[in-house]
Amino acid sequence: MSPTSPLTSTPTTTDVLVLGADLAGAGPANLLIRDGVFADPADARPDAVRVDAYGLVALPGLVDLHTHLREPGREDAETVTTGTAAAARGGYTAVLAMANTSPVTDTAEAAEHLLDVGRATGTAQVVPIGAVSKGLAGEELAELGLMARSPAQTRVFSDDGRCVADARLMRRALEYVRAFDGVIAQHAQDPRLAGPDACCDEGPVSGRLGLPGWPAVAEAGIVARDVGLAELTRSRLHVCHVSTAETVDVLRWAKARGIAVTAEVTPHHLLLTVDELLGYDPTFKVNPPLRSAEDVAAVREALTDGTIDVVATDHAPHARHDKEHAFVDAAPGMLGLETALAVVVETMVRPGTLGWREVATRMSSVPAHIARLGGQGRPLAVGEPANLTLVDPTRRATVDRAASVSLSRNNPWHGRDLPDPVVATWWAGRATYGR
Ligand SMILES: NC(=O)N[C@@H](CC(=O)O)C(=O)O
Ligand SMILES: [Zn+2]
Ligand SMILES: [Zn+2]
Repeated sequence: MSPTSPLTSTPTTTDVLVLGADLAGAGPANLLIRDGVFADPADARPDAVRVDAYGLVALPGLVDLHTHLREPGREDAETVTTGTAAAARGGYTAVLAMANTSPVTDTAEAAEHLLDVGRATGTAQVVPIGAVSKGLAGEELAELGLMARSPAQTRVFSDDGRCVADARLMRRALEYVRAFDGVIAQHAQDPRLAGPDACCDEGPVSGRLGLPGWPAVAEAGIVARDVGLAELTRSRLHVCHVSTAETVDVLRWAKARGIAVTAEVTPHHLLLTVDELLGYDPTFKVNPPLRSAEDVAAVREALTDGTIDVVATDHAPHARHDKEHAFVDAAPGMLGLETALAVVVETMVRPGTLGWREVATRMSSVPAHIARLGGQGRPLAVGEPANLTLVDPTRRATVDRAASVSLSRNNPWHGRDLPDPVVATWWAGRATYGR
């Protein structure tokens, strides 16, 4: 950053004038950050801190629909402080925090508590996701209405980590959240077809490695059922971490029918395949598992044509002692916040499949809209909250897991040459990351 690093030298009351950045593919312009919002650059005071952004791209602050923060309960793996630092490092200004903490976010008090911790210690907006069922047990609905009416204003509900397997409970959850325009985010995994041991895409590799198989139909079957329930209830369904070509086919059919379904893909499912498992390294154990090259091609195509709406990280930090086991016994999940944009640039932008405007929609405005989150994912325009990510489209680096600001080290990109796009992040006008 030149001439001055805004992170180290700028009190929030000072004007920051960002010069010459390409506004999400719309061409170069100046941006003025004042009092937390964008103001007219022509009004910049002479003492404004000037940031030379010629050659850089300006994106609206990224919004992650799917983050695991591990606070409360597993602060040895991640905290709100470290998880939101990773978010800011990755260009994010908001994260939706999954409910599978300890205790589970299944009450209004728990959601409000997390909201308060986020406000006190976060360097990005922390938006609590509410559990669908009490204790994620899949039996009784959690306090959906109370969470929605609480200061957390919960709109996204998920038992992520577990599937809402009971069709009747899923139907009731969809019916319930319709009243306040909520959405049920489903972790699609039929537990009768892919149980707790399932850890490898079911196919030639699972047979060769002797690992319990996780068949594609265990995902696509639940999604087929759930889009039917969304149609029946005229309510909103969101499908977490789509990993298979079969699921893409179901989503395409459901969208053509006008069903209110949205879907996400993770960076790892956009780039990595089941072949990563050949070394039995538990870093590559994740749920749903890494799939075939054909599945990777299908989810990329679906993200391009809008069948998959957004990229979400499923940032899932795990302490070393939960990962350092035989593959079948290790905890599933991998880090994602710091490297998500890098992987999207590598897989979608560099090949020319997505432009910066589409990156802004798929990683900022659409996720904010799915979560009904005001003040995030907004255009880079005068009067809007100054949520901004500056991106260098050409820079590359070798990922080093030791350099992460996350508390955990389960980084599947360690040692890999990838784009290193994020230069600086501002959340509501406050510099939250800069290099
Ligand atoms: N993705 C994972 O492998 N793990 C997630 C849970 C989940 O997203 O299902 C976690 O909480 O660790
Ligand atoms: Zn999940
Ligand atoms: Zn998850």
